Amino acid sequence: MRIGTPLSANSTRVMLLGAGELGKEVAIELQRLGAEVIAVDRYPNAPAMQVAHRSHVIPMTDPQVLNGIIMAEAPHIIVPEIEAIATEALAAIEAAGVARVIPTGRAVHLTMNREGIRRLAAEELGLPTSPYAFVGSAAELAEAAHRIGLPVFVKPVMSSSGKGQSMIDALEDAANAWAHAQSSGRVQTARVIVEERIDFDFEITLLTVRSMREGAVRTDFCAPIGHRQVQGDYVESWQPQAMSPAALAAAQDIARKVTDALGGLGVFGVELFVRGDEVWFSEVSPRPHDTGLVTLATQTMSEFALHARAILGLPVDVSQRDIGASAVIYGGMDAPGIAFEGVDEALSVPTADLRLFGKPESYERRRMGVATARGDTVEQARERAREAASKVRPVQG
Ligand SMILES: Nc1ncnc2c1ncn2[C@@H]1O[C@H](COP(=O)(O)OP(=O)(O)OP(=O)(O)O)[C@@H](O)[C@H]1O
Ligand SMILES: NCC(=O)N[C@@H]1O[C@H](COP(=O)([O-])[O-])[C@@H](O)[C@H]1O
Ligand SMILES: [Mg+2]
Repeated sequence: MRIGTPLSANSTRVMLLGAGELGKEVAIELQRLGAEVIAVDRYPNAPAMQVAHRSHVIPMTDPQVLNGIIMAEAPHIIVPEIEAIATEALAAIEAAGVARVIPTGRAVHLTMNREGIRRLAAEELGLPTSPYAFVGSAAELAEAAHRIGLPVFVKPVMSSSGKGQSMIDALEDAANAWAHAQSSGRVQTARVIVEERIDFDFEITLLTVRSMREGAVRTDFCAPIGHRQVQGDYVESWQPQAMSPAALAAAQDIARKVTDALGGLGVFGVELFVRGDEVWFSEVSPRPHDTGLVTLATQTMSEFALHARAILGLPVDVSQRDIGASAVIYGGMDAPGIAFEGVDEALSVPTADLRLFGKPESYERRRMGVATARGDTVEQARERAREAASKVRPVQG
C-alpha cells in the first residue's frame, strides 16, 4: 500500500478527536509511519497537540462545530481518543463517505455511552456481565439498588476514568451517588447505570487488535494486563497477569465476540473481571487503553504502535518481549504550569522510564505522567514502577 508523506498531495491525513496522553503516543506512531496528524481537543496545548502537525480547540460535544472542523480539514481517517464527542456527527460523516471513523462510527457511538455497549454485550451477544439497571432519578436509583442487591456501583452513562462513579452499600447513600454522578461525569446526562459489585479475584484489560493481513481482517490478543483501580481510576498495571488457561480462553472468547460485533480496525481495550475460571465483561474502549501504557515497556509494539499500524491497514505484531509494569503520577495539586522534581532519581531505578504528558494544568487527581519498568517477575516490575513514580514530585512551576 502507499502512504503519502505529510503535506504531500496524497498524504494520509488523520484527525485525533481527543489529544490526551494516549493520543499523543498514537500521534507519534502515526507520524513515524509518515501520516499527517491533526489533533483536536477541548483545551489548548493538550499533550497530542504538542506533537501534531496542526491542532484545533473546539467543544467536541457540539455536532455542528465538530462537523465544521472535519469538513475544513478533510481528514481521511478520524480517530476518537475520548468518549466525550458528538458521535452522531461522526456517524453522518462516515455514512457520507467523507472519512473513515476508527474503528467504526457505530462502535464509537455504542461505546461512548454505557447503555449502548452494555445492552449490546449482555442482551444481544449474551455475554456474562454484572446484573444492572439504567435509571433516570435518585428514587429510581434507590429502587434499582434495592432490587439488584447492595453493594452496587453507580456511574454516569457517559464518563471515564472513574468520573462521577461511586459504590454504595446503604440505600441512604443513593441520593448522594445520584448527585455525584450528575455533577462529575464528562458529559451532562440525567442517566446512570447501577450495577452489582462483582467480587473478582482480579481484573484485566485484554488488548484486542483487529488488523488487515493479506486482504482479510484478523484478530490478535495481547497478553492480559492486570491492574489496580482506586476511585474508578487506574493507579498501576502490569503485564502479564497470570490466569488459568480456562479463564484466558473465556476472556478471549468474550473479547472476540464483542470486537467482532463492533467491527472496524484498531486496538480495543476489553475490560474483564476474573474469579477462578469465571470471566465477566465490564466495558470496552474502541481505542488504546490507559492500563495499556505498560506496553510501552513490555511489547515489541506498544498498543499505540499497534493502533497506528492497524488503522493504516498495516501488519501488526502483538508479541510481548518483557515482563513489566506501569504506575501513575498524579498532579497532587490544583495549579497551572507545574514542573517535576526527582526525575533523575526516578530514572535511576533500574529499567525505569517516564512519560510526563505535558498537560498545561494540574488537578489533585489528574493523571500527569506515568512510570514504567521491567523486571524478572511482575512483582519486581511493579515495585520498580511504583518506586520510580514515587520519586517524581510535581511542584508549582
Ligand atoms: N460492577 C463492578 N464490580 C466490581 N468492580 C467494579 C464494577 N464496576 C466498576 N468497578 C471498578 O471500578 C473500575 C472503573 O469502572 P469502569 O471501568 O466502569 O469506569 P470508567 O470510568 O469507564 O473507567 P475507565 O475509563 O478508566 O475505564 C473498574 O475497573 C473496577 O475496578
Ligand atoms: N480512561 C480513559 C483515559 O485514560 N483517557 C485518557 O485521558 C485523557 C483525558 O485526561 P484529562 O481528563 O486529564 O484531560 C484522554 O484524552 C485520554 O488520553
Ligand atoms: Mg473502565
